[in-house]
Amino acid sequence: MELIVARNREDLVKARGGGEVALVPTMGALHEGHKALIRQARARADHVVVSIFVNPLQFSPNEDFSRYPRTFEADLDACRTEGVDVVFHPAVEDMYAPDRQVSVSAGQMGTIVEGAARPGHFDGVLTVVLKLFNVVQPDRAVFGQKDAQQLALIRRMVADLDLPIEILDVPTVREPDGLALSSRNRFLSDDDRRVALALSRALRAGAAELTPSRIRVAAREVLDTAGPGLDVDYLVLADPATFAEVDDTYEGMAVLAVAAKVGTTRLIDNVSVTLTRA
Ligand SMILES: Nc1ncnc2c1ncn2[C@@H]1O[C@H](COP(=O)(O)OP(=O)(O)OP(=O)(O)O)[C@@H](O)[C@H]1O
Ligand SMILES: CC(C)(CO)[C@@H](O)C(=O)[O-]
Ligand code: BAL
Repeated sequence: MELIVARNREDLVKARGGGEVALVPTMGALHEGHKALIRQARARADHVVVSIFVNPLQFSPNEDFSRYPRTFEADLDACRTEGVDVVFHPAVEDMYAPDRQVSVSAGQMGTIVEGAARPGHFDGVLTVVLKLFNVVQPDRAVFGQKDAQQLALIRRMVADLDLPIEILDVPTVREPDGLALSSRNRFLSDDDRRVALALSRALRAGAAELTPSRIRVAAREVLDTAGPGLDVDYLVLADPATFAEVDDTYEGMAVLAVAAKVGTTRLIDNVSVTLTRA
């Protein structure tokens, strides 16, 4: 089947096809992480729709919206190779009417951790994801664990707004040396890239410990000794469903999440840890 490119909602509705549909929302500049999401989508549905849309609503004015990588032709090749059925690639004006008023609020959970560093970011993410859900009407949608708070908020939105969509998640795909794949990695110089490895190293050091306080100390030590060039935004050990910081009595799965600026590029990463009380 030939890949169909739909540039507005009318084209998308025509192209969507019957059977079960899985949606993979992306901002393009596709890499192996995105391909892992697409493969999961293909395994779980008859038709796969990949959206490629750099969403202005989730960037604040001082962020990197204009320099965000846009590699549409290469993205189409990747989608063809991966057997995607439809690429939805709307223009900003097709997604957002100039007089629009209504949007989704991510609530208190959207204001902590990554949301504290990027005010309004998660409102913008949930608004575009809900719109994509409404246009595509998928049975399932696939997201990466790399954006762990985003994933938790999307699950929250699906529950709170009774959306009839199953959310699937995929583990973070990494370079052999541990760096999580990200579209923004292309902005790292060789020196930046070496410094950036401190993120995954810190998470591994933390995950090797057993208690919340030791996990935080071990991870922080790696970040503190990474040298100049690493500007840590946050390191948190949080409940993966709420992103509230866990205390020493917490048991079960937690997420150790980090965000840092390396040179001019801001990166995030996380790992899961299981906490049991001694
Ligand atoms: N390394 C990865 N492994 C698995 N999934 C990933 C990875 N990187 C991104 N994703 C997922 O791909 C989807 C689209 O993400 P996005 O297009 O923002 O890519 P990205 O590489 O995270 O870009 P950036 O972090 O630079 O914005 C999200 O669900 C995200 O969690
Ligand atoms: C989910 C998403 C495509 C919404 O713009 C974006 O936040 C992303 O790429 O993770
Ligand atoms: N993957 C999250 C998209 C963003 O950084 O805006």
